[in-house]
Amino acid sequence: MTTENSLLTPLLTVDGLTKRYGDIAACDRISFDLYPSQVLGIIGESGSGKSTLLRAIAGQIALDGGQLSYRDRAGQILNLQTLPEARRRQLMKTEWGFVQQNPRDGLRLRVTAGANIGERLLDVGDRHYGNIRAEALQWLAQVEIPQQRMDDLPSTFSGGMQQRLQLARILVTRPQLVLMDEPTGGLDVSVQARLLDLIRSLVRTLHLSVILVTHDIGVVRLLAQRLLVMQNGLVVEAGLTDQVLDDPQHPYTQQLVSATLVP
Ligand SMILES: Nc1ncnc2c1ncn2[C@@H]1O[C@H](COP(=O)(O)OP(=O)(O)OP(=O)(O)O)[C@@H](O)[C@H]1O
Repeated sequence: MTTENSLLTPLLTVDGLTKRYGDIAACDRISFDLYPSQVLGIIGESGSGKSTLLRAIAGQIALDGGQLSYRDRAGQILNLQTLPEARRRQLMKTEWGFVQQNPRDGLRLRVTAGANIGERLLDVGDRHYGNIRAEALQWLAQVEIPQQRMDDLPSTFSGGMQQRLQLARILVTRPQLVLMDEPTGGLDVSVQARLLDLIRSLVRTLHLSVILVTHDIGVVRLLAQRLLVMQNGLVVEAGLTDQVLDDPQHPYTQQLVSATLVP
């Protein structure tokens, strides 16, 4: 497959994804394509189904309906439902990354910052200690963590630093697809702004494809080219971020947008 063709083929196709909890449809027939180097924002208020969607894509919960297909680095289209568990786990460690809202869920707190980054390189087969250490140091710098903190435990880091370390741990393997669940949630506003700038610059430099879940319109405006608006498990509006936010068509989107307008 040529590079040009691969840019025109979706990296991920979500088709009719449905997940129920009893009578509640947490995700109801959700469909979209994600293209290479695209950032797709998913917005909606608490309980609208955003995290369920992300977790279902990541294979953390079983679907009640729908199909998920992913184009791997070799250009092969994989049906994620029928993919053997071991292959899916390997994808998660190499071609995919999941940025957790709470960095403590995405880091290993009992090993050093350097080891948190180096571990993912071991997963992709790098066995050269010198290379791994050099790469970890370079990644610390890239996420603006002082290199002298390399041998410190992440538990001694601030929340913002922990989140930046989580990004380095994930991005060191150059994943194709990064799932982010409220990556700036729980941080001070000034720390959030700095982290958002960093995420934006990494997404652009590394040409990442990202699915970004948030309830913060400011975050999607800054990062996402396309947007899905969810309410009660349904996608109620979808399109280019600026179009959706500047001219919302669905009453729920209108309400979300007007709630964030400064009086
Ligand atoms: N494990 C579960 N068991 C039962 N119901 C669940 C479970 N997980 C989610 N739900 C329900 O599914 C719906 C969607 O929840 P979900 O966490 O995906 O929403 P969300 O948009 O991510 O909300 P938040 O922004 O608060 O994280 C809610 O009604 C929730 O109560």
